[in-house]
Amino acid sequence: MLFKVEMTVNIPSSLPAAQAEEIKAKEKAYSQQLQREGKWLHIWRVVGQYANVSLFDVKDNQELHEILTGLPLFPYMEISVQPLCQHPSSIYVEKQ
Ligand SMILES: O=C(O)CC1=CCC(=O)O1
Repeated sequence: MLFKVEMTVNIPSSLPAAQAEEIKAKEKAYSQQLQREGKWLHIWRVVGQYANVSLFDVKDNQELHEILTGLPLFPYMEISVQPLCQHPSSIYVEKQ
């Protein structure tokens, strides 16, 4: 199942900088592992914001939920999820 996910990060200024950097490094490793596994298809920075737009290809809602709640930055994120399906004009065949 394909999902568009928007993540906006809001790290409180009260969090010590070293701790924030440690969480960001864990976040990078976590997301890159999921990219290598083919579950996190794309990640783009939203221009001018500490936010990203990502595409996920996962088995079901439960798997996406587990991935998102496992993000090291999850406690500092606002997340919105939109399920996607084939557009009738698309020339690409999506795997089922
Ligand atoms: O910087 C972000 O947009 C938050 C984030 C999600 C995965 C990652 O590596 O960083």
